[in-house]
Amino acid sequence: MSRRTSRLSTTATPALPDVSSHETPEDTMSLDVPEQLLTPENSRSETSSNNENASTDEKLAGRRRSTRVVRASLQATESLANTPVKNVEPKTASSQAYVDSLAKSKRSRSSLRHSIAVMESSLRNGTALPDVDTLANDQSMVPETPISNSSQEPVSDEPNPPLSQRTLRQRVEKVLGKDDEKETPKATPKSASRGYMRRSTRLSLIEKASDFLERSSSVLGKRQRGQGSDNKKEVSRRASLRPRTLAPPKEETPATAAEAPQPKKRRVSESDLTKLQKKEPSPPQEEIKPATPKYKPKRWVTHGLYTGQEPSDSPPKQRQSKNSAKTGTGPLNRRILPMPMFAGSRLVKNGRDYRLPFDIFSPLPPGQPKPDEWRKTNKNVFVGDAASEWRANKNLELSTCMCDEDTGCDENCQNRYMFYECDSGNCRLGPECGNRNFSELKHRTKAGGKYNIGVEVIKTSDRGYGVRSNRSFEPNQIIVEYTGEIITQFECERRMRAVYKNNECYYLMYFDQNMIIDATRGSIARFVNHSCEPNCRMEKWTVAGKPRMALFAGDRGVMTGQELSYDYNFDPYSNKNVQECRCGADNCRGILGPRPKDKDQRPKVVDEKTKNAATPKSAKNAKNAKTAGTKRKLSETTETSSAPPKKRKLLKPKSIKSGIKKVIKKATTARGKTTTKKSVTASKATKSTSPAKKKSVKLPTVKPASRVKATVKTSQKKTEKTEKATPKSPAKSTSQLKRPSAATKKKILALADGSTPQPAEAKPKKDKTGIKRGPYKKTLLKRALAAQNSAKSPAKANSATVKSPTKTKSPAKSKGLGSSMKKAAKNVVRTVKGAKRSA
Ligand SMILES: C[S@@+](CC[C@H](N)C(=O)[O-])C[C@H]1O[C@@H](n2cnc3c(N)ncnc32)[C@H](O)[C@@H]1O
Repeated sequence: MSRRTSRLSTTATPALPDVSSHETPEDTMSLDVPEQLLTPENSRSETSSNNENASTDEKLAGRRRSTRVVRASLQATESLANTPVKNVEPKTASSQAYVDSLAKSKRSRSSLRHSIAVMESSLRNGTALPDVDTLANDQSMVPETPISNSSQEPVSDEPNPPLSQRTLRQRVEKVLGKDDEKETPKATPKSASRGYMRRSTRLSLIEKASDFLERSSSVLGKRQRGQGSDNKKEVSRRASLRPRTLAPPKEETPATAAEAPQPKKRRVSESDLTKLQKKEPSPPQEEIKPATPKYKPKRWVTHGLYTGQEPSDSPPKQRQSKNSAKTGTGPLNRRILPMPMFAGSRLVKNGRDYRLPFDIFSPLPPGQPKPDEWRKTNKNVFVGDAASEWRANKNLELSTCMCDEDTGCDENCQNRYMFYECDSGNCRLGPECGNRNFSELKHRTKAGGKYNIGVEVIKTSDRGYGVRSNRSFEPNQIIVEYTGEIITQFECERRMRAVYKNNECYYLMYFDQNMIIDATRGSIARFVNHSCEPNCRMEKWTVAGKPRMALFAGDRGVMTGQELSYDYNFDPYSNKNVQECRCGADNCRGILGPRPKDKDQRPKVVDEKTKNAATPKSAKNAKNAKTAGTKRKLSETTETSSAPPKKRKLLKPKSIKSGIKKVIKKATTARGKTTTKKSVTASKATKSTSPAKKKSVKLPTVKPASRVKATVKTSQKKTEKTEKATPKSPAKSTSQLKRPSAATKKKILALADGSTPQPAEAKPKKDKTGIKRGPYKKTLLKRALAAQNSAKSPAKANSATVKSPTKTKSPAKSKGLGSSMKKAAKNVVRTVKGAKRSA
């Protein structure tokens, strides 16, 4: 785009004789009117102007006016304003005439404006003004706006006023302004009346236009209309009517810009502003703009003083959903704002224990050694024949819980009791179910992170590696699953012989159906050490029909940072394999497992086990004991022999006592009762002796049953034999009960009298348990029974075939039995005596 200079020459105009007479050609005023550069904005202004011309909207017509203001102001210069008006006047005069002619040609206001534009261009270019007819023809080019249509009115044909020192535009505006003058008292009556009519019409047009303009959003338009409608002076000041000469050039050279006074700022409409902003992405604004501070996204700490110990006044509940909501697993569960300040008073009053987070109070020392030969797997993997064997022997165990939503699957849940995990298949409860430990563990593991996983390996000072908690665990909450390779016993033995023969630690645990979990390649649970006072327990559960083992928190729960432990409870089988226990508990047994051949310690251990077995919870422990013991047993026994470990029977001393008591009680109460009842009692008594076998106590047996050797010996082999024999005894003892012979009867009577001493009475021997064993074959019970029989029905008693014991002794002398036994025997004797007397 080139800058064009329009030269306004006043020399060669024939219609300006005065000017030529006054001024020489040298004096010719030549003004370099720098035209506006055709910037995109300007070009748009042109375009929009054209468009506006094409538009039929009155608003646009009004806006067009403002566009033209721009154009006019851009085309003027200050120098032009300073030019003596006289010089221009001749030309202006001709223009004036032209204007008048135009006015006469009854053109509308818009056509007049068009004509002005044409004149202006002709002035600039120095060309002759077109004829009015030509202009009239040009009018065809002017779009018919409402204004132009409504302006087709006769124009005043008043004589040309004398030329004044006004610009062409001012002159034109004067013509227009005259139209605006509604009430001009100076007007002649005729012209006034005409003008009034005309003016009034035009005025209405202008008013209409101004109304439209008032509605327009342009600030400039509003201002102008507001002023223009008031009086003529104001109208003359309107920007649209300002002489172009006064309008500053839009673009100037830097020098000109510096010298020239600050051009009056153009009023800019909002739309223009947005355009400008789009065009010029003002860099200084960006510089000034203060840098917005970048806030780091808030990160919630997942562990702290009270991690996993959300405050609650309610007692701990079994329901998993409630517990999990209470304990929370991090920031996600914190849906409410923290408690208000005064809520702390409750804490002060009630107090609450806490522990420092594990990584603060007990951080792992730097350079913590890591277990080398640990291949990790978090799933059970069947190896070799294990899978097929397991499938073949698989029992389809089905269990459906009957819990309802109110209770959830709490500790009374049938599935829970049987160590069956609830799922959608066997439990109709959804999230309310509290018996989905393994599924909870799965979610935790999936979430990841130290807190969710909850455990980590540590190196202990004297027990190799161990495991500690990274968080607190609720009582009975699942902690970690014990996983590894599931192998058959055969495979286990092979490994023990070939692979692990030099190992110090074995990670073998009895699992299910004679399968073994070998956690040499397994989960972190394999590092959990033994303790005689453990805080966890190992449990076997059936999950979706498959057995799985996991470590659960004990009844006291687990605090953050504690080392996890459970009772291995194994039987070493051999003294060689006994390991020293370094658990440090007050009640430490001293070895890993029960002390062998320790009379004081052993029953104690047995007592603990049986005590635990009495309650459902301890039933779990009993189960643990089995699994844990098997694990240890495997690891220990296979060191010495490759033979499969033998199952050790747990002895139940409690049952012995109760069995004896039962018998005695029945025997005592049997006084005066029928024979049938007695015989039943006898049979029961015989039966009841079977549990006592486990106590390694030889209990008296009824002769008919004596065919069956119901003796219990301390050695395991004999116990097994007895086990085989025992089932037959009760049936036989009842059905083959014979009546005592006459001789026996005699002896019993004599015994009852206490007169006849028993011949060749041998001294009772003490057995290993310390109980004196009588050399008799017939027990006290049998004798008592026989005595009772004879007392009740002597005839029958006589015919009874109760075999007399080869070696008998007075019941009173049988010191080895308990006092209750003695009493019972005495009672029996008394009964017999009484019966005899009455007879
Ligand atoms: C299954 S591993 C336990 C992890 C083992 N500490 C490690 O470093 O891999 C069992 C072995 O740990 C040791 N152990 C576990 N508990 C123990 C305790 N209370 N006292 C002494 N040694 C123990 C014994 O050597 C035992 O054979």
